[in-house]
Amino acid sequence: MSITFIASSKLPTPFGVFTMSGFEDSANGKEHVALSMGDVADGEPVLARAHSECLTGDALFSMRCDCGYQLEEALRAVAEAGRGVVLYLRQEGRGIGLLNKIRAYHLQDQGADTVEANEQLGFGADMRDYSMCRPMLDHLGIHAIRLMTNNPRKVKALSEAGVEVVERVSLQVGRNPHNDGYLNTKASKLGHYLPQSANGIVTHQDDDIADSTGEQS
Ligand SMILES: Nc1nc2c(ncn2[C@@H]2O[C@H](COP(=O)(O)OP(=O)(O)OP(=O)(O)O)[C@@H](O)[C@H]2O)c(=O)[nH]1
Ligand SMILES: [Zn+2]
Repeated sequence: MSITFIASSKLPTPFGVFTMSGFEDSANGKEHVALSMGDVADGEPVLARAHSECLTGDALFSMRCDCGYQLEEALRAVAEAGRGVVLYLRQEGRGIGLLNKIRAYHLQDQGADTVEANEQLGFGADMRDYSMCRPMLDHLGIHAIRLMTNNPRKVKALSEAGVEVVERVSLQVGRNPHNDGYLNTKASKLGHYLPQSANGIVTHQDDDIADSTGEQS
């Protein structure tokens, strides 16, 4: 993995003015972005989100997933704290790409769940790679984070990449009738920490790191 910092600029948003830093992965041409705010290089743990691209949720207002809601909440939380970072990672569709995600959605429209659809297309349930995060954070002077996520695999992947995750901060927003089944599948098949739904999904507890959610059982 070869990540190169390219340029930075201001990015005004409804939540506040972020610094946008652009990075290129020369191995595959992917362009990743970090939106940061405040003094993130002071050595204290930084409120952070590693957000995987979801064109449909992040830009097209899709209610099939929770991505857009999570992105908005993460940016708002960073702005309210006055300090933090959102890494926007270009690994659409859990790494299978936009067009394959649309193929997967087509299968889901016919009854498959999100994991089954990936598998029917010949992909793993989650093809993502988080190795770009460490060099992006290093560039910003960030070495310890409070990670906003419900995904235990993401915590593990970042930790294994050498990022110190001192706390997992729950990011449960945007549940609606269109994504209820999707969120239940994430909890039951992918291990996400999400609350019990009407379908009786059992949530999991992560004992390894501090957890700020409180509501998990
Ligand atoms: N293949 C596939 N990808 C999806 C689907 N729904 C959302 N995605 C992608 O999944 C990624 C987001 O992953 P999620 O599983 O929603 O959440 P997460 O990042 O694992 O966990 P959080 O940090 O809690 O958000 C984005 O890249 C989306 O484009 C789907 O049905 N199939
Ligand atoms: Zn999404």
